[in-house]
Amino acid sequence: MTVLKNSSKTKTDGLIQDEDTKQLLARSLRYLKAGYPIHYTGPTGAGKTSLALALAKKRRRPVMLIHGHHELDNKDLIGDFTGYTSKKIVDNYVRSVYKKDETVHETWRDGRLLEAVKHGYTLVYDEFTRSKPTTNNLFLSILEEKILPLYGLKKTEPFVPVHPDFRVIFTSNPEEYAGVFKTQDALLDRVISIIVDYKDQEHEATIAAGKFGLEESQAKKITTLVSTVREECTGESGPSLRASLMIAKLVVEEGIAIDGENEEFKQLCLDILGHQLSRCIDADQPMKAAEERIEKALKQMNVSH
Ligand SMILES: Nc1ncnc2c1ncn2[C@@H]1O[C@H](COP(=O)(O)OP(=O)(O)OP(=O)(O)O)[C@@H](O)[C@H]1O
Repeated sequence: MTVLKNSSKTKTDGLIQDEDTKQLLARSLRYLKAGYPIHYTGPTGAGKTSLALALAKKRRRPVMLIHGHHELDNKDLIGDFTGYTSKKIVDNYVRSVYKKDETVHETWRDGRLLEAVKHGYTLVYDEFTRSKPTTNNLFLSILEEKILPLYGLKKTEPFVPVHPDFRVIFTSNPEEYAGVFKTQDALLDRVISIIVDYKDQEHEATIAAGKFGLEESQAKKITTLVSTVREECTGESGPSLRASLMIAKLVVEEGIAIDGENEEFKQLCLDILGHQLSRCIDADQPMKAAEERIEKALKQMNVSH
């Protein structure tokens, strides 16, 4: 049987903070207060977005979230004319007089960045290196000149001043990840970049235990297994904390015993870890090799516990 903590309620959201995480958040908040943007960078599933959102929440200002992608452009960030509204007044009260007054207005919609800049929100720009560097050039003016330029958008004013309470928190994956653009040095030079890497098995176990109400020793069996599998990877990063959390959630919900000999548990681990491992190992038959390596790790699990 899966062992649950007696007193703990199953948590499904919220950041579980160990001492390092608390200190990282406290430092980051001080840097933000001093006016410096924060940039969390690291492998997928290391917890960057969760940290960024927790940090943003600490500022007690409205939070705006933007996800970077290669099609994001100035219209998404600054805004766009969305169409026309027209007003027509026809006055034929006196039969011999016919008056017509027609006005047409273009309708403008503020983009997310413009809204955040104008009102002093905290902007979380998640995976910003998935947007084209030319799109991100806007941030150079925001961070250096404290203005948001409105070029190319038929607006009468050339720029909007940045509200003094506006702050940005960026997150990104390293440059070797697929779909990531190289960031201009000028932008990196203006932010405080902090590497957020995978945590050790104990910390990952604390998170999995806290989130799903598992006994910490049980959660550690899962995070140790995932980290053993991760070590098999060359090049591409392998299963992350996300995989451990998926396994933890399912064993709790389905009442599956965390045991390397248990067929249900084995199948769950093969399903969750198999494909990801097959993508990051060098083998003629990657899926078969991945399954063999996971089965080996499952056997080791019982030897070491
Ligand atoms: N300290 C934590 N407490 C609770 N859950 C966490 C913690 N850190 C990460 N998680 C969980 O782990 C998963 C991955 O975290 P997150 O999305 O923040 O990673 P990421 O580094 O932004 O990943 P990606 O690069 O793929 O966007 C999420 O389900 C998140 O809720």
